[in-house]
Amino acid sequence: MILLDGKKTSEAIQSEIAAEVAQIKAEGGKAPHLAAILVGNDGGSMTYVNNKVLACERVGFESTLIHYDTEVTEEELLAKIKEINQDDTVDGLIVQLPLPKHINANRVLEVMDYKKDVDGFHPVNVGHMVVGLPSYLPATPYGIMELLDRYKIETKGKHCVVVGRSNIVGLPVSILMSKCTFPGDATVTICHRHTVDLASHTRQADILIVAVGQPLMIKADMVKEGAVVIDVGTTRVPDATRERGWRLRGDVDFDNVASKCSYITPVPGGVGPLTISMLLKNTLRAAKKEVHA
Ligand SMILES: Nc1nc2c(c(=O)[nH]1)N[C@@H](CN(C=O)c1ccc(C(=O)N[C@@H](CCC(=O)O)C(=O)O)cc1)CN2
Ligand SMILES: [Mg+2]
Repeated sequence: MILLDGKKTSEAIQSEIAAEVAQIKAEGGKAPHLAAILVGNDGGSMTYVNNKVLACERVGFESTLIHYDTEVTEEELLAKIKEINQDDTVDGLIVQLPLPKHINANRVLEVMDYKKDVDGFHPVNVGHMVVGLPSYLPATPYGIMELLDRYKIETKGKHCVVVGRSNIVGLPVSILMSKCTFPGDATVTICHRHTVDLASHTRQADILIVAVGQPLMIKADMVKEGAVVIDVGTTRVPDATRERGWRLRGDVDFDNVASKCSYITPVPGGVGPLTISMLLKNTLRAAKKEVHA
């Protein structure tokens, strides 16, 4: 069994980005600039956004964090997004998800200038991804593809089973895995809450990607011997033995599943860290106008 080391891979990607930024600056260019909007005080979201800002500093990007109370109105949020759309000093913009219930997330994503949508959630970028036009790929699926690529894991003709159909992970990764790219060219099955006999599907997977947010739901008897297992779940579960009172749990019962796998991602230290590095990569591509002219 080989552990897919997301932390190490993420550090390598960030070093590559930092070197490119240093080169841009040395040639008199300006640093890529990411703006991040956070609404509310959810512990996980605050950690992720703070880590994004710190990662920007590490690779030499500019960053701007805009933090609103949970009560911010949709109008106020949309007005800020429109202001950033017009701000030529900002290359990339993200709105941390999830948003409070009173805000329509689809409206928020649609108002964003798709050329600055470095999360790849705007319908224009999603559409471009589906038909193979230049687009920003959502950071987590992009990170999964990068891991498969860097570990040279064969995907062509393999059966890839994706559990979860969210717009952030399950849906885009299933599209990317089915396309005629490397990694890709897989036969893809998408499973979700209405799938009958989930285990009968997961057991057929050469590559199993799980992104549902249900701690430890994938047990050893649901995984084929020799499978590649990618665990996207990062749920905080109460744990009195930890100083902070919780620990992270993936969707996969790692302790019992790992010995059956050819490759597996740990939680933490698997897909999560790559999410941040691929966001940086998209921001660099935005600054270089590599995706949309
Ligand atoms: N606007 C967005 N919102 C959300 C996205 C996104 O890509 N864009 N993805 C997730 C959350 N997310 C980034 O935003 C994210 C999740 C997990 C990690 C990560 O590094 N996890 C670590 C553990 C970190 C911890 O201790 O909590 C790991 O798995 O090792 C980074 C980013 C939903 N929202
Ligand atoms: Mg909502």
